[in-house]
Amino acid sequence: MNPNYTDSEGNATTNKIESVLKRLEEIRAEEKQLLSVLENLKTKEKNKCGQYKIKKSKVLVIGAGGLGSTVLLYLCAMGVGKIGVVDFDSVESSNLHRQIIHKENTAGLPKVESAKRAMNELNSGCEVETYNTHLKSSNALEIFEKYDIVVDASDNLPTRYLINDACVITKKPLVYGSALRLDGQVVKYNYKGGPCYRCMFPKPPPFDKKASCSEAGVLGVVPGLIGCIQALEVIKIVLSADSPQPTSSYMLSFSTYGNPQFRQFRIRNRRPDCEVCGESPTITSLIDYPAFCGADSTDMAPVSKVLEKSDPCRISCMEYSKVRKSGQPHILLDVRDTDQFQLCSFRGSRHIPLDRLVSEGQEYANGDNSSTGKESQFKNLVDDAKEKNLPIYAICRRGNLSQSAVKALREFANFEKCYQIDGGITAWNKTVDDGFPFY
Ligand SMILES: Nc1ncnc2c1ncn2[C@@H]1O[C@H](COP(=O)(O)OP(=O)(O)OP(=O)(O)O)[C@@H](O)[C@H]1O
Ligand SMILES: [Zn+2]
Repeated sequence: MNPNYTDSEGNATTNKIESVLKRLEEIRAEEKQLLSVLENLKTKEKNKCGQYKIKKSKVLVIGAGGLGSTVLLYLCAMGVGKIGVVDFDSVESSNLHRQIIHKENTAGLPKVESAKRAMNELNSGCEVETYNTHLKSSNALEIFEKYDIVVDASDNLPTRYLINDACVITKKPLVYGSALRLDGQVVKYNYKGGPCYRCMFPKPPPFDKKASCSEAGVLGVVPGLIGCIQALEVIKIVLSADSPQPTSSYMLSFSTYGNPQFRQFRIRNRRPDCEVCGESPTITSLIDYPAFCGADSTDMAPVSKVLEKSDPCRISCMEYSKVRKSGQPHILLDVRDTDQFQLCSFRGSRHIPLDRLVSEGQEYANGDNSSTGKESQFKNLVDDAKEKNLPIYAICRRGNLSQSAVKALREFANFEKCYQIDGGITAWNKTVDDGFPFY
């Protein structure tokens, strides 16, 4: 620039040009700053947008059975960015009435693979990571670390305590669900200062065969409903990540024949002396959960201990079908609960729910028939069988309760001509008559 140029009034132009150029540079810097502020604002807005939060979320679902099927389908359909699925089991066609993520053509596949196929077809934008394995103390923490929220869609106590403790240790909220027979529940545990599962149930109840899904059964649509609510709670957690701590925690309970069908109960606050989430926890790493619960982590666990496998009274469905075909007179004793018996039963079978059989059996053994005031069905059964010299064949859903029925007949009435049909109506459906209604 030539400093000798002047404008019409004789002022030096060089200085003017330089100052204009300087201002231009300042304006450019300001513009850059403003653009970056704008960009930040846009990102903040985007982060506030629900769908974006859902897309960024990572959810782990334990169990791809009845509850897991609906949870997985809805979370995937709603656009959760990453979903982990843990299950060690394979698809059986008898699962399909309630495990709706699986199909006839995926029977035999690992459940996690079958679930992944369905999820990929539904929303290819959702990343699905599968764990075809038993969730155990040795692998849980490593898996949990990769996710923001954990869903318990399992079906047994050791797994439920394991999931709870792993959530407390890794600081993940837990959306718990359970469905049995005609009822179900959903609770958020370890969420924003609320209680954990152990705060509610510090010690596991004694194993109850009747309270296991495989024995008690579940009406297909119930886990569907409960799974939907679990998915909803997951989405609520994702969307309200920045909201303040809730003042109380609740359990949502569903009962098919309830009035009302849905109820909400306030549950206790975090227990200061809770062994895992309390003020001085004694459980700071994962423990041996099957030992803690006295059951292994399948919901069939300690069953075969009622009668030895080699006990001659245990017969297969095929053997019992020969008895039926031969026309041999006998009594078929169905010991399932009444609601299950009403769903389907063998024509001519005699129904005494196991609870009643055992309590009346005890009275029979004690020579006391007065406490209930009712006619003793146990006594009638034994009298009929003895009088007409008829063997008794006991049946239930999976072959668990019927073992206890045989034990009761032996112990309380010294009745030895009784048999237990292994695998119950589930095995009957699979091995003898697939037209027999199954639930
Ligand atoms: N510790 C565990 N690790 C991995 N998967 C588990 C664990 N515990 C339970 N599950 C899975 O959780 C699911 C529970 O679902 P659900 O009870 O509907 O299925 P199910 O066991 O096939 O049913 P049923 O007992 O009537 O045959 C099952 O698929 C089971 O394999
Ligand atoms: Zn606790």
